[in-house]
Formats: sequence, structure tokens, C-alpha cells
Amino acid sequence: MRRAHTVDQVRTAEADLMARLPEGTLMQRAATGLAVAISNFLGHTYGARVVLLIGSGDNGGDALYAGEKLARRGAQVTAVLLSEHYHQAALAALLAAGGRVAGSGAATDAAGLASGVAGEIARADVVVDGIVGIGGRPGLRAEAAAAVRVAGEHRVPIVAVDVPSGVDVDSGETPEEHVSAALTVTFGTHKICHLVDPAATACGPVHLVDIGLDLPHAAIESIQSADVRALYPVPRGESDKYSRGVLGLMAGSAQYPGAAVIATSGALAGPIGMVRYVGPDSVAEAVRAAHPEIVAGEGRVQAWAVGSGLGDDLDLAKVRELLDEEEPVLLDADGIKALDDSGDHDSVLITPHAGELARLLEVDRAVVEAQRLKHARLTAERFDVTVLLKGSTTVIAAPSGEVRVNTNATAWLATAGAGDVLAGLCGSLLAAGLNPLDAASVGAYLHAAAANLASAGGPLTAMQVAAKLPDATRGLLAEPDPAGE
Ligand SMILES: NC(=O)C1=CN([C@@H]2O[C@H](COP(=O)(O)OP(=O)(O)OC[C@H]3O[C@@H](n4cnc5c(N)ncnc54)[C@H](OP(=O)(O)O)[C@@H]3O)[C@@H](O)[C@H]2O)[C@@H](O)CC1
Ligand SMILES: Nc1ncnc2c1ncn2[C@@H]1O[C@H](COP(=O)(O)OP(=O)(O)O)[C@@H](O)[C@H]1O
Ligand SMILES: [K+]
Repeated sequence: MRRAHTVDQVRTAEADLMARLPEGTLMQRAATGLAVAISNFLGHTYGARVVLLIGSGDNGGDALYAGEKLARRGAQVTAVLLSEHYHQAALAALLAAGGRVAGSGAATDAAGLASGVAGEIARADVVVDGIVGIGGRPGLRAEAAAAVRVAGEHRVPIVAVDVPSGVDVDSGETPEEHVSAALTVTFGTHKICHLVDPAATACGPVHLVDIGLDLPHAAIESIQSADVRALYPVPRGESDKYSRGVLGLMAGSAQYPGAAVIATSGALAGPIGMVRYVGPDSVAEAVRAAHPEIVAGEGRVQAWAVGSGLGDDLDLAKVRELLDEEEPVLLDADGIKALDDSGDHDSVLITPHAGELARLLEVDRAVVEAQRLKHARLTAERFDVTVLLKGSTTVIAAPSGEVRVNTNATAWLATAGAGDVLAGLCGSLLAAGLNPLDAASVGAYLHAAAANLASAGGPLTAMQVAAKLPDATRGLLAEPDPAGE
């Protein structure tokens, strides 16, 4: 698992380690890793023009010490001091290595920057955001915002130190102006903003520098290929089609017959031995035409997937009966309407997109999109249900308080029917015996991996995603476990 910790957890671990190490060791570890990452990002160091945006805290200290190391290797490093306070020892080190401070005079330009600063930024090969790190409040002060805007106007890439300044580190929210980085270099562990959108998008790729922190149980995890390999229900020698799991699928309607076909494709490409389709005859015919393997009509199942494309055909009473049974149930799309907050739903998985979750919670869609983690968590708690909130980063929250996110999907996956594939696949994983949290995490990971194969950088259809699921699964199960993962 890739782990993300809260600011408090990081601060505690940092204090424990600092007490055992000579002063300044951690910052030097961070700055060394940062300097290497900036060099790799640039592809060269000698002669590179590097502008450091420096705030008042240790985040600025990291940037200044990294600037010192780059200057010693021949980079032209200029610091822009955005606050009256700054890490003095780090600035002295930069100056001693040949770095400079820009805009120290009183005159300002039209953008509100000290004169000369805008020109330095415009000519830079890279801007380093050392404005604020985990001690920052959301938003940027005027001068920092102006500097960031100049970099954007001149298409100068920004490498963020620890986090893109201005984002909300512990929630992944971006309520105010913030840096959008081409790369974020973080230390010790991932923070929540690295994994949860909209802030995760503002990070760009995230590079983790190990500084030796001893960390507690993570607030959030992101499942990796080795985890999927460990969890995937691979059939054994003695397995048969029933013991591998049978999924009951209640999906599709005269209005949306395709959803049943697509969800079945997702389910059959999962680990189960059989799909029982339950729905109108005309839809069952369409499903059978595409998938002669299915069995139409009710029978014994190990889990249900209900809702994709049901539209107005949703039989609320019937779905609520299923919720009272022992078998796990996945509720997608209109099926989610059957959920109420009175029962025990810890074997239920719901797979809403932001609009469907907003409808369940009776709030605006934009509010869910802006606060994805918060709304996934509160739904899990209020409805005692596991929630898989779809979108650019998928957030999965369990009633136990555990949260996982999936960040490996391509944006080409945002296409009609892709959610039906996911519902079928996650239903299949439930029927094969995974608990809702694992079924959702493995399903989201494989769905995204299949989408990446189907897309290869271009458009895709939902059926192509389903068609790539066996390849994605095969590739992943065959991968050797890298040491240390
Ligand atoms: N933890 C670790 O393991 C390690 C941590 N390390 C590094 O330390 C960083 C944390 O450093 P930190 O605690 O000094 O806080 P940091 O984020 O630099 O600055 C906070 C100050 O900025 C200000 N300020 C706040 N909001 C603002 C805003 N919106 N806009 C402008 N200013 C704002 C506010 O000051 P004030 O405004 O009150 O004067 C506040 O005090 C961490 O991210 C990592 O880079 C590594 O060196 C080694 C290992
Ligand atoms: N920007 C994005 N980047 C990556 N994946 C996305 C993005 N937007 C949506 N997705 C994924 O695409 C799928 C779309 O599902 P959904 O909205 O339910 O579509 P439908 O209802 O038409 O099947 C989900 O798996 C979701 O997580
Ligand atoms: K920063």
C-alpha cells in the first residue's frame, strides 16, 4: 500500500526522530532529495536557471538548502523572499554557494512583485515552490500568488516542495488559490493532498524522499499492484464454477439495455464462475446475445450487483429485501436510492459518482466534488456502508473509518458505461469472497489498469475497457513482487 499520513502524524514522527538526530539532519535529508529530484526533472544542472519562491517556514528552508546544492553544481539560483522572515542559515548557505536574492529593493511592478522578480521568473527553467508546506493555511498571499501567476503565464514549470502551496493538506481540498505543480517532491510519507483530488491533480507526479520517519497506521492508503496480487481470488485446483462465486446481476432496462450488457462484461472479466442475470426478458435477450455464458433468472448467488441502468425500473421493495439478506450487495446508479440510514449495511458497497452521492446526501454535486474525502467518509459513517466515490481519483471509505484511494486511472475513462464495467467487476470480486473495501479497491485498480491498456493515450469505450480486463489481470498476476513493496 502507498500510505498517506495527516499533518499531525507527520509532526509527531518528525519530533520523535529529531530528538534522536543532530539538529538540521532531517532538513538536509529533505533538501538533498529535493535537489536530486530537481536535477532529474531539468535533465541538467550546470547553467540551469532556478528561481526559489521562499516563505517563512521550514518549507522555504528546504528550498534554500536544495538551491545551495544546485548552485554548487553550477546552477544559477535566485531566491525570491516572500516574507520578512525566512530560514536564515539556509539563505546564508545559498549565498555562500553563489546564489542570489532577487528584488530586494522597495520598488514594485504592476503585478505587485519587487522589481526584477517577474523577469527572473519569466526567464527561469524551473520555479521551486518553497512558499509553504505542511504548516500552510489554504490560499496564497498576494505576492506569492502574483509570482505563481507569472510562472504560469511564461509556462515555467513549478516543482513544489512537499505540497503545492495553497492546497488544504489534510483534506485534498483547494478552496483558494494554489500552486499547480509539474512535480511535487515530498518527504517521509505521502500527505492526503497527494492522493485526493482536486489537490492531487495540483501536485502533478509525486516523488517521495525517504527521510527515515517512523510512522503510525496511515490515515489513507492507496492500493498498489502487489496488494492487488495478494488479494485477487485466483481459482485453485479444486475450484468449480460455484465455489469461484456466482454473481446475481440486476441491471439494465428497456430505457438502458446496454448497461446490463456492459456490466455483465465487467462481471465475467472478474474472478467469478457464473453470472445470473435478473431483469426484463428483452434485456436478458440482449445480454445473452452478447454473452451466451450467462444464466438468466434467479438462483443461488454469493453476491448481488444492482442498479446500473435500471432507471425507472428500480424495484425498491425487492432491492431492500436483498439488503436484508446475508449476501453482500453492490448498489450502483439508481440502485443507491434503496439505501437508508437505519440498517446494518456493512456488507454493502455503493459505487456513486459525485452526482449520485450528492443526491443521496441532498447536497449540490459541486460540494461533493470539492470535498470528496469528507463526503465519502461521512456517507460511510452515516449509512454504515462502504462507499466507492468515482471520479478522477476514486475515494473508497469503509464504515470502519478506513479510506483507500485509487489514482492510476486515465481521464479517457470518463466515458459512458465505464461505471457499469466497474460495478460488474466489483460485484464479481464481492461474489468471489472479498470484503467490500478490498473488492472496491481491487476493482478500481484493475478497472483503471484495463483502461490504461485500452486507451494507450487515446480514446476508449466502456466495452474496450471490459475487454482489456483479462489482460490487465493476467499482467498483474504475472508480475514479480519487487523487493520491498
Ligand atoms: N515534518 C517533517 O518531517 C519535515 C519537514 N520539513 C519541511 O518543513 C515543512 C514544514 O515547515 P513549517 O512547520 O515551518 O511550516 P511551513 O509550511 O514551511 O510554513 C508555515 C508558515 O508559513 C506561514 N503561512 C501559513 N500559511 C500561509 C499562506 N497561506 N501563505 C503564506 N504564508 C503562510 C505561517 O507563518 P506566519 O504567516 O504565521 O508568519 C506559518 O508559520 C514541511 O512542509 C517540509 O517542507 C523538512 O525540512 C524535514 C522533515
Ligand atoms: N477524470 C477522470 N480521470 C480518471 N477516471 C475518471 C475520470 N472521471 C471519471 N472517471 C472514472 O470513469 C468511470 C465513469 O463512471 P460513471 O460516471 O459511473 O459513468 P457511467 O455511469 O456512464 O458508467 C468511473 O470509474 C470513474 O472513476
Ligand atoms: K510548497
